[in-house]
Amino acid sequence: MIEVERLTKRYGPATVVEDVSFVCRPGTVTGFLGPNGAGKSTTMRMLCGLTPATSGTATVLGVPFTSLPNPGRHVGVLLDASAQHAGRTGRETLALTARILGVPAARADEMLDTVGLAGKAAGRRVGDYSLGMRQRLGIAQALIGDPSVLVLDEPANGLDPEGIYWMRTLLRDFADRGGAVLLSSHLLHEVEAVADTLVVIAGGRVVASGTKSKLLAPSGRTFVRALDPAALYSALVGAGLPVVRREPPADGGGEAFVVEAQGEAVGRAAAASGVVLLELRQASGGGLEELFLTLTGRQTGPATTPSVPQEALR
Ligand SMILES: Nc1ncnc2c1ncn2[C@@H]1O[C@H](COP(=O)(O)OP(=O)(O)OP(=O)(O)O)[C@@H](O)[C@H]1O
Repeated sequence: MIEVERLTKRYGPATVVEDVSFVCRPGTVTGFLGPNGAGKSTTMRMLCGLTPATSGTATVLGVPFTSLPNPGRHVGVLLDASAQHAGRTGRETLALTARILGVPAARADEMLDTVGLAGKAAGRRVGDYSLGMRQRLGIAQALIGDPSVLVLDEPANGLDPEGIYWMRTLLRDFADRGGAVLLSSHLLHEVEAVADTLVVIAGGRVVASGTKSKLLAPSGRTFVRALDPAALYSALVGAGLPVVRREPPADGGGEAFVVEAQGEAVGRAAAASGVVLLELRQASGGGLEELFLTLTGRQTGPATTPSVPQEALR
């Protein structure tokens, strides 16, 4: 269990994490999402006692991380895969971690096997590893002490699609066996497949949080594209169906519309006007997808906060 309560970090006049609260429960994967510079790493560093908080508290298994006896036996942490000693081999790195944590040396080979670094890769120097291999080694290091909590900062960076799929399966299994996972990413779709709960941070503040099913619930809107966009638009307006967004032409087709109505009503309005439809489907995502587009597409820095009604997303 991870409990973060009103955590705040200031560097001089800049507040980079402000009043952040969330809980990560056993048996769940919590996706900690936000664009670059949102404050994810700073929050995780405060959680692990590496950066002192200006105010607020963070506990793991009921106590501050730094109060845990032999923390690596309780919490597996991967904050920076590039921070490993470049001159040691993968096997040496894990053997050393096993000794420090007081777990059997055999755990090192077991973990190398688990993360797909057994054989030749285990004998190579970490300095010669790709980023993806270093992430795998970092995950092995996090798991070697058989912890019940995992704190992983952007572990999918550098992993290929097969590696991302492998990691998701590993984290899901870990949570299904009762573990708590806090997983950060700047990509919604990267954590969407594995997380049960999402905490979205931007400009240092939590802008949305809750279960994935609630946050990503279908919007009740319909995406529609026709051979003749102008005729479709007239048909929709004529039927009193609100067009909430226009989508630019794609794949040689015309402009499309997102309509605040169910597909059947949209289809009927088009049919009544003799409009030929090319596409008719539920509009993707709900508020979170929109929020993420705002955060990642139309914002450049951490200082701005999205103009999305936050309470609507909680
Ligand atoms: N030691 C520091 N001194 C001053 N500012 C800092 C320090 N560390 C981080 N920051 C600032 O805090 C903000 C949040 O950074 P942080 O690394 O926590 O974001 P992030 O969400 O992890 O981003 P990314 O996805 O790029 O890793 C950034 O604007 C960053 O420049």
